[in-house]
Amino acid sequence: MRENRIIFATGNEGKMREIREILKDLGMEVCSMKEAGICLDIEENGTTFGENAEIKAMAVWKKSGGIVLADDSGLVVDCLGGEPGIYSARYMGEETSYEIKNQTILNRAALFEGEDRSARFVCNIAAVLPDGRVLHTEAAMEGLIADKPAGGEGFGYDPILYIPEFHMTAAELTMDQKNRISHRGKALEAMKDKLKEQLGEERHESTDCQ
Ligand SMILES: O=c1[nH]c(=O)c2ncn([C@@H]3O[C@H](COP(=O)(O)OP(=O)(O)OP(=O)(O)O)[C@@H](O)[C@H]3O)c2[nH]1
Ligand SMILES: [Mg+2]
Repeated sequence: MRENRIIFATGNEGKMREIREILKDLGMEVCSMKEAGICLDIEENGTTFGENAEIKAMAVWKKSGGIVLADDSGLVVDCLGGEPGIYSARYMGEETSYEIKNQTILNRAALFEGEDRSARFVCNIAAVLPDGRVLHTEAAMEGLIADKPAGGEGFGYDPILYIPEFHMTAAELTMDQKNRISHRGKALEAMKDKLKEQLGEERHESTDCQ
């Protein structure tokens, strides 16, 4: 690969911790937009996770060039008509604590039982390549809204998404366990494959020309 740096267009430290771990075997430097000296307040006015991921990646790429990735993600709760969905970060206002956001979701879901409490985290990753091409991957982590918050790992809504396979909430998983099955882990693994394919080909083409 000619480019050896990825800028990740996120201001969310919880995401960034997971992203660094998942991308560490890619053999590229991974830095946040803050570390790259880019300070932008990006309006996420898309109507899907994919549109918002691309808006963020493209806004940073226009300042930096190179390879820029962005993550748009959220919690989709079926019995709440898909809320908070793409508005997960903004649900009840960005300043409201996750303790309050989580308790509100538990209260709103209280009328539902068993499988009717189905929910998932969804993550779309957008990548802008040095030539401006855009790639996307998307994945989900399925679960149920827990009866009560549990666990101190992770961030955000993790304490209220119960993962049946592990008999635990996402906040009770270690980062390694979460990254192996999470929306972000799976979408980033798929993106690593796409990047190797696309950037590997680019290197191949450039050697062919020499
Ligand atoms: O408990 C959680 N575990 C997760 O694994 C997770 N992934 C997403 N989310 C929620 O969804 C919002 C994303 O919104 P979002 O993609 O706009 O990100 P953000 O605004 O926090 O940062 P940025 O990347 O946009 O700068 C986040 O803030 C969280 O509320 C998660 N919650
Ligand atoms: Mg955001």
